[in-house]
Amino acid sequence: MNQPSILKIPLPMLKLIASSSRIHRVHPTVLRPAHDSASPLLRVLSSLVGLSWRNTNVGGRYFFCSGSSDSSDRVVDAGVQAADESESKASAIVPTYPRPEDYLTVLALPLIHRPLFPGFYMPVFVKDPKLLAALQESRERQAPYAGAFLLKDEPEADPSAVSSSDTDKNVYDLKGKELFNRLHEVGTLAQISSIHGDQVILIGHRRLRITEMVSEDPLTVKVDHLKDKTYNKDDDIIKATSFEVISTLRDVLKTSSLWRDHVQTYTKHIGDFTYPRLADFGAAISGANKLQCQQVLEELDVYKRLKLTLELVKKEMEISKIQESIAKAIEEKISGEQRRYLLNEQLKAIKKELGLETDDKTALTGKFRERIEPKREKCPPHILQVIDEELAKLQLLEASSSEFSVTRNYLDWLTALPWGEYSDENFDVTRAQKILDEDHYGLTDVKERILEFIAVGKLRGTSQGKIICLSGPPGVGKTSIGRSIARALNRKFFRFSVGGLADVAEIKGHRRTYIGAMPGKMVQCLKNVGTANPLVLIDEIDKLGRGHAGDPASALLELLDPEQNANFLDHYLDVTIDLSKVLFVCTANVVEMIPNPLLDRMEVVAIAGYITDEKMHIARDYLEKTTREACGIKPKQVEVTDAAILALIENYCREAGVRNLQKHIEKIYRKIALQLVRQGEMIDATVEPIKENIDSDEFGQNTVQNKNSELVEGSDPEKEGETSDKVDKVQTDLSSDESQCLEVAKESEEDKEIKTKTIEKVLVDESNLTDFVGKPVFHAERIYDQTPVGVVMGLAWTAMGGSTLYIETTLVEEGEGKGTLHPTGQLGDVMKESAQIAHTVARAILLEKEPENPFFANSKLHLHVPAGATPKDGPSAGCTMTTSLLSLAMKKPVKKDLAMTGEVTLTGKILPIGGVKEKTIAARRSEVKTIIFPSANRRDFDELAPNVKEGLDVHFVDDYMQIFNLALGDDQSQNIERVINVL
Ligand SMILES: Nc1ncnc2c1ncn2[C@@H]1O[C@H](COP(=O)(O)OP(=O)(O)OP(=O)(O)O)[C@@H](O)[C@H]1O
Repeated sequence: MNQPSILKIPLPMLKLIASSSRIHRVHPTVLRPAHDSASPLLRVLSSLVGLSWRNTNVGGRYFFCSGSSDSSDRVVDAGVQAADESESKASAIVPTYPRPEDYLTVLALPLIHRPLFPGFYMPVFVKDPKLLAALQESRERQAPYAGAFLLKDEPEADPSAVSSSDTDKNVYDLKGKELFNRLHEVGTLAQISSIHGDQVILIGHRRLRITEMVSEDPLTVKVDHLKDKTYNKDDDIIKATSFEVISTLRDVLKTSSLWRDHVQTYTKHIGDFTYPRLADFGAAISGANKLQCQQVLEELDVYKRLKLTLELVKKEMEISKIQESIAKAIEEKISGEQRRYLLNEQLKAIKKELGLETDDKTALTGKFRERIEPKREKCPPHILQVIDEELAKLQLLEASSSEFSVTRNYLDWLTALPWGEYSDENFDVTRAQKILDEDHYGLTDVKERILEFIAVGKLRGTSQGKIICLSGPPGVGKTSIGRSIARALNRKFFRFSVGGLADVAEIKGHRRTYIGAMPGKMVQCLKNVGTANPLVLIDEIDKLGRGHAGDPASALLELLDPEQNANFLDHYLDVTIDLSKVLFVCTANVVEMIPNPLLDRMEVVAIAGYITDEKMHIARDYLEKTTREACGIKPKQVEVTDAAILALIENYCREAGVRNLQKHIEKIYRKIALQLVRQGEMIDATVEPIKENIDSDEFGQNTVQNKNSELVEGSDPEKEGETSDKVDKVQTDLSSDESQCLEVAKESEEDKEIKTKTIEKVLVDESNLTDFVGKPVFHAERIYDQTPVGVVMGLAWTAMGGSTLYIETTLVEEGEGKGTLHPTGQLGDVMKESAQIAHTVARAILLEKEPENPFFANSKLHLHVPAGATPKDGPSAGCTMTTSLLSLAMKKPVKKDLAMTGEVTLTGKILPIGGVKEKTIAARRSEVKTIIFPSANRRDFDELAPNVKEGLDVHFVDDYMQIFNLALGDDQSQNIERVINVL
């Protein structure tokens, strides 16, 4: 039909819907010009929303008419639809208003949830068959009206409680008087619009008040038709209140979609849009509870009713604000994530479009395949299988899942390892020897062992199967020789320290299931070096931690043992890897501290420490050279005399290694660098004027001399000497070659040369050594030139190398039967026992030598081992203690420059000791001439390098009496085996 459709949407509501639906403007052609007889309220509303309108009076109602419906305008279209529908159905129900006198007695219809407001429709369920039949009948009688009354709550019921279906059921059972008593007095005359089954659609018309009950079943009541109290339409307060209601409704509509639905539903049936109707409208669509709505219904004063409604809609406003803020907070959270997701997707799409990158998974898989492809031939099949499986798994996993990243990392490690990649091993012994000599001075025995190892490797074709352990005090070059071996063998070098390592996972890796899991050190090493046959230096193996989860020593065993490490299983990789081609070199300070099973598999190469002579060579040929280069100093700029180095070694760096020596040399060179720079700056200042003078005068030499004399005259008297020296130097340089000098002065490139030429050479001598390294920290270990009675020099071994130590015994008190020994000097249990043994042995020998001497029986003795602050232990001072006791007892000092070491038994046998080389070196440092060693250590001594043994008179003994004769005997050259090394 092309007839104008009827919009049953009042203008303010239309505007409200429009604004809440984000349509800011209703198409002007949709609404026709205003009709003259428009109600004043509609006028106001239309001017408020700024729209023209037309009303048409159908049966006393105002309807807005639209022109041809504009499909682009959603709101109006919806309205047209609604109007069309209701028009077709409602033609029968809208025609007239019921006259009050026709309905003084009505059927009472109980409403459970809300009262019915005039002008609104409400579907209700009528469960009472009699009532339903009566309603049906009255509809057929063309008197389709009944009274709809809200049911009161049961007296004891909580009004705020939500009624359950059970309660509803009870309510439906109410009949007659009981029902009558439960009904609110004020209700609504309701038109029965339609009946479908037990569902009855009611349209409210006007307010009623029950006066009395007429019949019980179905309940019929007598009613009064109520009218609103008269009010002044132009009253400002009423107007203002109604505008406030409208604007609040409008605000609520903006935010609450629920309300928009309410409005759309209710506005289909709303009638005259007057102030009382506005109040009813607000209350009807609000979410207020039934009693509040009933209050509005019962209120006949229009202003009061508007106020009540305003309260309800304001409350609704607050609720919708809360609802909005909750929704906003949740939306923000969700939309942030969504936004990121969308942006990521867009980025991916853009990259794909530009051909920059395929999507993540494909790119990753491609990357991993690319990595493994060249290694496929050499890679063990079980690894390839795992890689292929993992790659297939990666494709199936969601990129954002945690398992995806675990798999990705796993594949990253698996594909990055050097499967089957080996560096070509070099078994050229001559080349290896050259490299080892290049990097380290001396260490002949160590180098020899390494060359033997390489030679075996050459014959076997592989150097696997051996673990070398370099042991020795700190700073003797264990780590650096490890590096040299790698260079000599042409293997990659990787070092890791296991000092204090307590976690097995460091070696064997974490299981992949843990967050932040990493493979162990060996796998990291292989990835790092990129070859499967590196040289791995495991530092500080003697300081392995005890382990809180598993035993690190056992894990290391699995790693090092040639029998096991061909199938080393890292927890992270979870596939076996072949470490049999890796060459392991360990370092330790104290071999005894290495766990036995590990030590068992190692080939220990001891580096004992250096004697002064060796240190001199190391300092001169290695340390000085590298330090000088590191400091940027030219050899001609510096001279460090041999005496200075010797003083440095003897007074500052007496320990076994050379690390401290290296530090001191670095210190000296840093100071030299500073001096050179300072002098350079001073010479700059002197060269500039000279240069100017040369430029201006054709007789260069004279001018130089003039200028120089000026310079000397004008200089600071304190620095005069210093400056004149420099000037002399300048003069000599310049006058030696006049023409060259002139040229140099003109060319800026060569200016520098003048300056360097003029810089003095820094001389470091024994006399000025303290200027560079401060006062000596070491004083001579020898505290006695000739040891007094009761004092004997012993030889000790520590992790820092060998050292000499004195054992002193004095008499505290003499008296019959007072023979005791009190040892001090932080001695350990073994050493204390050793002192007791020495006491007994000395007593026995004295009894044999001087049977009359009751010294030990009657003397309270004190035996002390300086330095008291250093803890000492071990049995090797046994013979020294015995000698010290006997020296005191017999009042004879021991031979000059004699030192001894050896464990003594109760019967006077001398047992072997450790650290022969260190002890020999220490003895030489202390200028000892004669050493007594146990016979069992002869082999160790013989193996020492000739330069270590040089100039020493060494005696090997197996019985204490031999020592006695050597140290305290009259004829010290008895038939004792002697070795005199004179080279
Ligand atoms: N024989 C030598 N020739 C040349 N330089 C040496 C020699 N011995 C040691 N050095 C140098 O001494 C320094 C210290 O050596 P390194 O760090 O290898 O000692 P280390 O024995 O491993 O000590 P630590 O037990 O404390 O680890 C290095 O710079 C090394 O080059």
